[in-house]
Amino acid sequence: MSDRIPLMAGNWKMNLNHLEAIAHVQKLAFALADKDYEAVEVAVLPPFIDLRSVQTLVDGDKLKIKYGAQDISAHDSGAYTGEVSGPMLAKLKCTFAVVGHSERRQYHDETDELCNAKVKAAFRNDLTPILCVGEGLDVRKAGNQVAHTLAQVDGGLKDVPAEQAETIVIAYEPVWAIGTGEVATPEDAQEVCGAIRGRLAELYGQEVADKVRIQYGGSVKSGNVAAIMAQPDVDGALIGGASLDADEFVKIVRFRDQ
Ligand SMILES: O=C[C@H](O)COP(=O)(O)O
Repeated sequence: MSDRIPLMAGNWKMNLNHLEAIAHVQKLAFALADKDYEAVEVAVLPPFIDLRSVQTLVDGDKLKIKYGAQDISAHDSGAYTGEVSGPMLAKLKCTFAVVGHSERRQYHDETDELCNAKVKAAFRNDLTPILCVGEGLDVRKAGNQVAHTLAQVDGGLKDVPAEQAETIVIAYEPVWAIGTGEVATPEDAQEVCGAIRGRLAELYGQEVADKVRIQYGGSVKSGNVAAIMAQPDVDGALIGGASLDADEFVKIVRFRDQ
């Protein structure tokens, strides 16, 4: 039996300004109870400009909800216009930094090499990276989803030592299931999440592999979350669209009741 605590993280993507962010986190805080936080780690991943507002609310009201950024610069400071650094995120008491979301890989040409540098930047600044991996539709149709995804895991973790690797979160997000309503079957999710854990065991040993939380992401909703979470190698979800609806997100956090 795994003692990995599930992580339910709401990736708001480019939605909710800083005022809407406050209202949304207040709704979540009102709805979530201590018993929710005992069973599940709950996090929101707002746009950068919302983070200060979220931090102020979480600190001021001593909320148990965690938060993090949707991206992180590979650099800690300097002339990198438009970037936000690990030290800046750490100063805002972020817990997480998403690395290599498929939308960054697709629209911003982020390579495994850059993702690896961002993973290291997160660790360097005591942030937990959520490394996103997953295949597109063409790769899935060719049956190469496992090999493709494991190559991204290898790339993201290159030269990352075991003591850091055991704390990473890996989010398996089949690109064809993101925002499409096309959810992977629980068996599809388990096939790749299980393979990811197998690769972690090859790279770092079973003890480290057993500590890593592997999330599924792609059209997760209250209606499908329980079946996905029933898979032995799925330890949470990275939720996009459904996380913007506070009631729906709370139902997902309470996946055991669905
Ligand atoms: O980061 C979240 C994923 O991209 C999933 O998004 P979605 O739940 O809207 O399909």
